[in-house]
Amino acid sequence: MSKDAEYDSKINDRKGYLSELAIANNKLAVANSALAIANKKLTIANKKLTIANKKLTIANKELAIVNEELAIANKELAFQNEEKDKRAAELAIANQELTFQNKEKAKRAVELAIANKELAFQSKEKAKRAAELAIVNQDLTFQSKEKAKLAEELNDLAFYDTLTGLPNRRLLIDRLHHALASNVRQGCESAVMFIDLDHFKDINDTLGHEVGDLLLIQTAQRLESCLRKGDTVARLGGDEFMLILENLDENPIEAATKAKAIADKILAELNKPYQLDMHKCHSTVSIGAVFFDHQGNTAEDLIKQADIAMYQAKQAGGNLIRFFNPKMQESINARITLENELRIAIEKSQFHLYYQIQMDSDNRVLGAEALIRWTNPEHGLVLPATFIPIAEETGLILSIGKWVIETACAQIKVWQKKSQTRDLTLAVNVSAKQFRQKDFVDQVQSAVQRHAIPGNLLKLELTESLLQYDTEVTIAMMKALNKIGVQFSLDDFGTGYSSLQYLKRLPLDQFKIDQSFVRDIATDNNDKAIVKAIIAMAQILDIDVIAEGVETEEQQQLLLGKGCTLYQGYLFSKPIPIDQFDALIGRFTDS
Ligand SMILES: Nc1nc2c(ncn2[C@@H]2O[C@@H]3COP(=O)(O)O[C@H]4[C@@H](O)[C@H](n5cnc6c(=O)[nH]c(N)nc65)O[C@@H]4COP(=O)(O)O[C@H]3[C@H]2O)c(=O)[nH]1
Repeated sequence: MSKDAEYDSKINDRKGYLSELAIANNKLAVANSALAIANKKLTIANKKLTIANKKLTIANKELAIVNEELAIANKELAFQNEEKDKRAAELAIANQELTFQNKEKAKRAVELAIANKELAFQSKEKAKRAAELAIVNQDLTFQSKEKAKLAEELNDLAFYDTLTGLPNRRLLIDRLHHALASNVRQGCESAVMFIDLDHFKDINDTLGHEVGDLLLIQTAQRLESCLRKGDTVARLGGDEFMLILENLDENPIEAATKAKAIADKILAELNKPYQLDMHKCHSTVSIGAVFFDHQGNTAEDLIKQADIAMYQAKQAGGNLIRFFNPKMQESINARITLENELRIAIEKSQFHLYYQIQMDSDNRVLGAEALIRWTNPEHGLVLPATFIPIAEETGLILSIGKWVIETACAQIKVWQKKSQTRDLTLAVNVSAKQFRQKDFVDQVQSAVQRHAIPGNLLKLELTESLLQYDTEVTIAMMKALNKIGVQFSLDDFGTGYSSLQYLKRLPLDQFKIDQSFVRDIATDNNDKAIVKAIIAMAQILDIDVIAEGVETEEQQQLLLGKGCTLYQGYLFSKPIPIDQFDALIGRFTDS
C-alpha cells in the first residue's frame, strides 16, 4: 500500500472518523441538548423536589407539631378519661345517694302526707279554737265588766258566808277580837254562843242538800231576827252558827239572865216549823254559851269553850242551852282520854263479843246478835254506848268493825262443827262509816271466804239513816254481798224515815222492830199501831220481822198476836260471853 493510499485511507479513515465524530458530535450535541433539557428538567425536578422536600419538611414539622398536639390531646384525653372514670364512680355513688334520697323522699312524702293530715286536723282545731277564743274574748270583755263586781263579791266571799250572807268565821274572829278589846275598856259583860242544829245530817241525808241549804238560810234569818242591831250572828260552816252578844249588862247576874232570855227566844223561834220547798220540817238547835271572863281568854279560847258547852247541850238531848263551866272542860278531857284508851284497846285486843240469843215463837233458837264489849284494864267492862259514838267520830270504828266481822265469821266457823249450832245465824252491827268504806264488800267477802262459812249465816244489821244515803251505791253493795248469801236486817226499824217506795228496792231479809216500840206495847196505843204497821209493811214486802227488847211474856204474846214470830230480849237472855251462850244453847235445845 502506497503512502498516499495509506494517507488517503488514513484521510478517509479520519474523514470517516470525523464524520462519525461529527455524527457523534451531533449526537452528543443532541444528547447534550437532550441532557441539557434533561438537566433542565432535572433541575426543575430538583427544584420541585427541593420545593417538595421543603414542603415535606414543613409538613413533617407540622406533623411533628400535630403529633405533639396529638400527644398533648391524648394526655388530655387520658386525663379526661381518668376524670370520666372518677366522675363515673362519683356518679355511681351519687346515684346510690340519689336512690337512698329517693327512698327517703318517698318516706318523707308519706310522713308529709301524715303531717299534712295532722296539719289539716290542727288547722281545723285552730279554727275551732279560734271560734272558741272569739267566744272567750267575748266572755273576757264581759268578764272585765264583771270584774269590778267580782272584786266586790270576792271581798264578800272573804268575810261573808255565800249561802246565808252572814259573816263567816274570819269576820267573826275579827269582830270577837274587837269585842274583847272594848270589853276590857268598858268592863261590861258580853257573851258568845255556839249554835249547832240537832240532827241536821238526817235532814240532809233524807231530803237532800238543797233542802238542807234552805234550812240553813231560814235558820240564819230567824237568828238575825232574835238579836239586837249591834250583835253579830255568823256562820262558822256546816250547821254551826255563832253569836257575839256585846255589853249585855254591867252586873254579871243580870247579864246571865239576859243571855238566857236571848237563848230561850232563839230556841223557841228555831223550834217553829219550817216550810222548805215542798217539805214541812221541824228542827231544833243546841246552844253553848260562855261569858268573856276578863282573864285574858283569846277569841279562840272562847269559841272552844262555847263549843264544849254546846256539845254538853247536845249530849243532854239537844234543843237546850248550856253555859260553859270548868267541869265541862274536865268532861272533854275525859273524852280525849277515852279516845286514847280506845286506840290502846285496838292495839292490845281488849274487845270481845257478847252474844244475845234470837228465838222464834216455837222456842227454837235461830241464832244470835253479836254485841261488842270492851274490857278496860282500869274501868272494867265498858258498854258500846260509851265508846261506839267516839269510835265513829274518830274513825276508829273502821278497825273495830273489821275485827267484829272477823270474829263473828270465826265464831260461825266454830258453830259449823256441831250439829246443834250448825244452822245458827249471827247478826252483826255495821256502822254507817264502816259500810261507806270503798272496800267494805271486799272485807266481808274475804272474811266469809277465809273462814269458809256459808255466807247466809252472817247477817249484817244496817240502820235506816245509812240506807237512805246514796241509795244506788248501797243497793249495789248489798246485792254484791247477797251473791255470797250474806243477809241484811234493818235495825232500829220505825225510828227513822222509811217509805215503802225505797224499802222495796232494798234487798233486805229482815226488819228489826226497835225496842222503844216494844217497851210500852202493852200500854201505848201509838206503839201498838206502829208495830202493826211495821209488820204489815214486812208482809207486803215478804220480809221477816224480829222484835228486839222483848222483856216480858206479855210483850211476846202481843207481838205474836200482831204476827211477829221472831224475838230477841232479856226475856230469853241478856247478851252473854260465848261460853255462857254455848251453855244456854244446850239448855234450849235439850228442853
Ligand atoms: N233494855 C233492854 N235492852 C236490851 C234488851 N235486849 C237487848 N238489849 C240491848 O239492846 C241493844 C241492842 O243492840 P242494838 O240496837 O243493835 O244497839 C247496839 C248497837 O247499835 C251498838 N253496838 C253494839 N255492838 C256493836 C258493834 O259490834 N258494832 C257497832 N257498830 N255497833 C255496835 O251499840 C248498841 C247498844 O248495844 P248494847 O249495849 O249491847 O245493847 C244492846 C242490847 O244489850 C232488852 O230486852 N231490854
